Amino acid sequence: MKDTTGFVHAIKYSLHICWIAAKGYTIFNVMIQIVNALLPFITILLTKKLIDTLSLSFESQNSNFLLILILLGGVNLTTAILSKIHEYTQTMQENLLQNYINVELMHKKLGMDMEYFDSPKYQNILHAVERDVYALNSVAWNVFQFIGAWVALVSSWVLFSKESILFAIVVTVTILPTVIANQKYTRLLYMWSLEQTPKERQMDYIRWISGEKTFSSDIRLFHLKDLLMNKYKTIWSLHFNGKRKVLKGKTVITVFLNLLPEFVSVFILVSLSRDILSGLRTIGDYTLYTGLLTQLTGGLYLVIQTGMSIYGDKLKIDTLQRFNQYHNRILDKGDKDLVGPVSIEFRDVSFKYPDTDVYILQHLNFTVQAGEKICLVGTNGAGKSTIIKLLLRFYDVTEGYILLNGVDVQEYKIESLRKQFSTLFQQYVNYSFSLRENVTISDSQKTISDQEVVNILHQAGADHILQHAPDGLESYVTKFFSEKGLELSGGQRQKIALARALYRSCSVIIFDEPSASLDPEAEHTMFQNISTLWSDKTAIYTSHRLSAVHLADRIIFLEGGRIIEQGTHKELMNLNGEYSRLYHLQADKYDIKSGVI
Ligand SMILES: Nc1ncnc2c1ncn2[C@@H]1O[C@H](COP(=O)(O)OP(=O)(O)OP(=O)(O)O)[C@@H](O)[C@H]1O
Repeated sequence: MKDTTGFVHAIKYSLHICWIAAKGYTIFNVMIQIVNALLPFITILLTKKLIDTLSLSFESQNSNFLLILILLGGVNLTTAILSKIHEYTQTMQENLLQNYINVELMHKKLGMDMEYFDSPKYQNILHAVERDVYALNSVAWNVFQFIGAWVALVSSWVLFSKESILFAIVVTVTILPTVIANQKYTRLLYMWSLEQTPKERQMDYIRWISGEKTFSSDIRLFHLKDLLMNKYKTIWSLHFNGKRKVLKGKTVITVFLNLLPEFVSVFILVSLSRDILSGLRTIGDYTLYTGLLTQLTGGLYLVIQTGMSIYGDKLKIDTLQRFNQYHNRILDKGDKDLVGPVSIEFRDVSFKYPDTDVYILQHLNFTVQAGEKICLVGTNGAGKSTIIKLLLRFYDVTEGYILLNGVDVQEYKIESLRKQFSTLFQQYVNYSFSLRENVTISDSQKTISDQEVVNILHQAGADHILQHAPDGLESYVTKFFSEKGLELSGGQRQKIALARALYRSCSVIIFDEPSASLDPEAEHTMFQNISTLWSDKTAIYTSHRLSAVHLADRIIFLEGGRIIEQGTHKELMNLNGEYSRLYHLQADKYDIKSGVI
């Protein structure tokens, strides 16, 4: 019963999607399907009439003979024309539906909370959905076929049962075990394929890194080719053997079960031949009877086949609906608009990542005045980037509050909140778009002149990139789409990402390790810009290069998710604590290298 409800629900759902995606083609396809199902019966009836007419003596034949021939020709012509039109409408419908599904999935993926990127469970279900989403398309197509198959089945059943109700029941009953076996194996196969999703993702991953530039150097240097190939082959063998086992079982059972209706058909034909020999039936009856029998068994098989395909699709649609139930936790809770300038306060903030037990940040208390520049310093994993993610509401705090201009961060509309921030992330990216788009993408509502984009590139120390760009601002970044695309060094890529962050109109700038790939001159310029060009903006940056850190108004030193020191550079040096120890550690190295000591 639960399955039947789910079955109907899946059909309704897919038809609903078809309707939204391709209304006209959907109606047309259903109509063609119904007409196509009825045409074979007209052919059978006309053939019977034709044979019966031919059996009469020449004199008894009348003008009906010609009419039947014309009608038969008409039916054949209609079938041929409809099949071609159907090919076209079906392809159009499939394209529209596929596009609709792709756009919907992209929309969902682009808006999901950051936490889902770290959830293998979510990634598995996403993989299964992307693999099986065509079910939405095929279920619609199968439903049309299913409707046609039922029309054909009911008509042939009614006509056949007029000849022999007993045989009609026997033929129908002998097919029932096939239905049960098919349903069992369709479910088994799908459940098996769901279990295989992590293996499929591992194979996808290996295939992906094999062609990915980022991994190419490691793969060649460490000779990872054989290792990757073997890893892939091992996973594939496990996958293949599992599938073979399930399919083997299905084949053995269904071959055996399919014999039953065949025996019944042979028995019916023998009994029919006997009736003709004893003169109880005509040759025309024989044609009608065998035609109807073929239609009946064909109709039964088509109903089972399409029914099972819909059942398989239903299981896939269930997964899609489970995927649709993944909802964001980071939601607009208030409707306030954040306007600059912006001050920040962390009030007793503690945080652990979703579905983990370890507190990454513990009882953080600090403030940043509007326009102030502070630097977060600390060992690897101390929690600096996590603070940035909380500020941008990529995650919500577990305990405590983050206040912006004295108001809880959750009171602001997310869009309005993020609008006030521009961030250069530690894992900065470049897009395989034009140089102009790589800069201006951070603030698409702004319209500025080419010269202003050039100025931004200058501020980011990226003028030389533009000077060597063959198509100026229109040059593609990376060679992914264009032979003339710019292949940039690590530092150059970081400068493009920096220009993007600078382009955005905002009140707070956040730079997470902004100088990681920059040369000393570019680093110097950037830190100078922070205190001069952006003097009115609140700034938070993190850096492991302590030589640049002293430019900040205040330094917050973190260790293990706790603030252990905070103050100006001078205050922390006088404190002679951890900051001072690390500062000396780095400074001493510079002295040794420069030969000062
Ligand atoms: N998505 C995540 N899920 C679970 N734990 C995470 C996640 N991201 C980071 N962590 C953990 O949080 C801790 C703090 O990471 P974070 O990136 O904030 O450190 P950091 O101070 O910026 O380090 P670094 O100086 O190396 O950049 C680390 O132990 C890290 O393993």
